[in-house]
Amino acid sequence: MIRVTGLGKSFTLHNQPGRDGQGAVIPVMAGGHLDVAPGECVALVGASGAGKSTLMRMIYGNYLAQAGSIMVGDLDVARAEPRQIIALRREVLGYVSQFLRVVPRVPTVDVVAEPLLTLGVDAAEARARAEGLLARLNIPQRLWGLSPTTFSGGEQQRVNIARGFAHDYPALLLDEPTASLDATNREVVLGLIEGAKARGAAIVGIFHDEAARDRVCDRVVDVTAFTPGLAA
Ligand SMILES: Nc1ncnc2c1ncn2[C@@H]1O[C@H](COP(=O)(O)OP(=O)(O)OP(=O)(O)O)[C@@H](O)[C@H]1O
Repeated sequence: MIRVTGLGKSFTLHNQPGRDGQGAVIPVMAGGHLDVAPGECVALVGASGAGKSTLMRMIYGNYLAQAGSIMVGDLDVARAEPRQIIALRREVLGYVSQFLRVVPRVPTVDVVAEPLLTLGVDAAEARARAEGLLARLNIPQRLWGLSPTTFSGGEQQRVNIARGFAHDYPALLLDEPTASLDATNREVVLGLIEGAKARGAAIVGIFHDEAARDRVCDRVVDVTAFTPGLAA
């Protein structure tokens, strides 16, 4: 479902001079590869700065690749047009980032239902699904009609997770999905991940929570192998 081959990436820092007087060029990835089958969860590991987040952002199409291909379903994200990436994110590839970014004043239940509404799901059905996820993630009902902007860190993370699991995406990227959660909610999130795997989602995640990683991930991929200057 997700197949990355020969991936290369460098950043050019335009405000910091390099050797040739142009921007400094920082190579961060060479020969990156990854294969994730439907129903499989793969954890990205490696030292801080090795490139885990960079690889996730490249798969999501936020960072442009300089070399290689990133197949998600039948789309090569490395060569796709913006409109194809937007369609991919709507239908195929979900992303639960560490932090919730929302338009102010939109009620929580609408934030969670939005990915379904965008797909054309009936409003009542989308709302019911959103409410079910919020309840499962222990967000008190009195908060559903409020914007999540004033919620606690853990509440915002759970709203983010509810939104990320609202649609049954065939592929999912998870960035530290259990980071600021208590034991009860951590368990709920692990259950959601297991459920997504059981219905055939291909998942790539960054988990600093090793017990969570061991429980839900089938394999780990050490991105240090793709880090220029660090690879063995
Ligand atoms: N937008 C950017 N511009 C320049 N350099 C960047 C940018 N994003 C990441 N980098 C560099 O790429 C390298 C990999 O960073 P990345 O955030 O992917 O590491 P990571 O493995 O996710 O680290 P951590 O575990 O600390 O989050 C780092 O050296 C970082 O400085």
